[in-house]
Amino acid sequence: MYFSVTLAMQGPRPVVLSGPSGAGKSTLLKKLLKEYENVFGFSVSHTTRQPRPGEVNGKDYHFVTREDMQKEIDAGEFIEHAEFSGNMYGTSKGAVQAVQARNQICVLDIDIQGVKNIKRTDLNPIYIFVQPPSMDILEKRLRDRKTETEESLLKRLTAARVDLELSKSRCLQVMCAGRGDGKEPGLFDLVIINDDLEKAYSELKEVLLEEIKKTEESRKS
Ligand SMILES: Nc1ncnc2c1ncn2[C@@H]1O[C@H](COP(=O)(O)OP(=O)(O)OP(=O)(O)O)[C@@H](O)[C@H]1O
Ligand SMILES: Nc1nc2c(ncn2[C@@H]2O[C@H](COP(=O)(O)O)[C@@H](O)[C@H]2O)c(=O)[nH]1
Repeated sequence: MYFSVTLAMQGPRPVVLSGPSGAGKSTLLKKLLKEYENVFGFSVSHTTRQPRPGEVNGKDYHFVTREDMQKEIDAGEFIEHAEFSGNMYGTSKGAVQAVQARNQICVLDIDIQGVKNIKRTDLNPIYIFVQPPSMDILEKRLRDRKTETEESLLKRLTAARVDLELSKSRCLQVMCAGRGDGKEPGLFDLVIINDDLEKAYSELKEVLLEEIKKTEESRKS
């Protein structure tokens, strides 16, 4: 099934960042939003999880109850939603429209289920998978972040193993698509291995350079 969310062709092409929890999506995104303050805009998701210290409602997430979120989903207000590690997460139409109204490149930080659901819409973003160098390093980064209980950490690591398995096969599809051998296009346009942060950030900027230039040019005219 294909859902038209009527968000296509309104301003620059959006960007989807996905990858296991702890891979470094928010870290890369924060660098991007800092360097290109007016060029990129973050799609503020809804979630039923509790805010972490320092997280701001309406900026990092819209923190909502399961009941309220379900009502909005039933009312057709969401482009995609998913259950992750015992909580609901979702991208509302309003979140994307708010960024597009500012003529900014809309960046979505979503899990793999979200990616699959976005693929069924007309949003047409650039899909980027952020991969940790290894499971051991991912676990260390998640533990050092000190945001998870032992239970939620284990759930996130289990989900990460599944994501990495999926991405392996889909990375191959990216390469096949690149060779133009007629195979189905891959799930992601780019896979970034976030080992050295500066190197990973350079790779991210490189793939987005064309959209950045276009957006900056359109500002001047
Ligand atoms: N290249 C890197 N080298 C070392 N540490 C890193 C690197 N990238 C990110 N980190 C650290 O790893 C932790 C996880 O990163 P981050 O919170 O950005 O991950 P995430 O993918 O956004 O996770 P989630 O999906 O749970 O929001 C953070 O403490 C961050 O500072
Ligand atoms: N499908 C969606 N996934 C989302 C959305 N917003 C965030 N996420 C993903 O959830 C996990 C956990 O995030 P955390 O902030 O609790 O660490 C992470 O993989 C995010 O990418 C969303 O709107 N839809």
